[in-house]
Amino acid sequence: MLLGVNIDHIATVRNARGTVYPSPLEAALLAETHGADLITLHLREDRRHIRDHDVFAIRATIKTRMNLEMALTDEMLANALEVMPQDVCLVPEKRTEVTTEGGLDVLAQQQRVADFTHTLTQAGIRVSLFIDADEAQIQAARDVGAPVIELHTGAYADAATTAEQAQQLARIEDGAHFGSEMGLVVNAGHGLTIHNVTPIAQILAIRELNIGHALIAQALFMGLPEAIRQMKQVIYRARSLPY
Ligand SMILES: CC(=O)[C@@H](O)[C@H](O)COP(=O)(O)O
Ligand SMILES: NCC(=O)COP(=O)(O)O
Repeated sequence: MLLGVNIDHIATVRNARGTVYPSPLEAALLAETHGADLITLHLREDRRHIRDHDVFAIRATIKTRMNLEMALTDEMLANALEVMPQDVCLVPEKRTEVTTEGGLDVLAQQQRVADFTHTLTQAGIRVSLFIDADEAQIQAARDVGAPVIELHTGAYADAATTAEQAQQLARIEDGAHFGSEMGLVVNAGHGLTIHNVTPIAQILAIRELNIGHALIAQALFMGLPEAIRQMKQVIYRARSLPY
């Protein structure tokens, strides 16, 4: 199972004072030196954390793979075609949201998603769609030509009761198997922590987890290398692999 480290919130700390530190580029390099299989970052329309210069600098420097998260806008499409990340993950964005609230509604905008997917794919960028674990959305993702889906694990992570968390876990597991059987690469992410990641990591149909906020929070106390080491150890142990 691969771990994508999302470094958005390194930039949150930096932007709090308008300094150049902490550097998202430095964090990305440290992360991949210490076990990140890829670097994920979300260039939001409001640039509340990651800024355009971060994206270009990190794309030019990292040795692993960039997974650029972006909204379905012409501005972000043009940006992606200039940056040329290995992967683009299309995510929904609402200006007022604290964080990504739900998955991309592919069904409601199938032609637009198909057009974005075609343009990015033609340019050589692999497209992932950040969607809820809903069979209709997974089917729509396949229909628009996306080779990858990332299942939104936010409802699982935020579940108020054990029963609800079990229900959300079952939904993600079913969605992962449905997508995988359809030939899609299935990833997952959002709200995952060292305390809730194990059941998600145990879903063998899931290839990659993208984890950011909780991992960066851990890094504040133990450093980024140790936070990544701990997260990877939990993920590997979930699959009974040595780490
Ligand atoms: C798409 C997703 O779940 C996250 O990767 C996204 O980056 C969340 O946005 P914030 O990092 O701004 O919370
Ligand atoms: N796509 C999920 C991601 O990149 C990180 O989400 P989070 O761990 O910051 O909630």
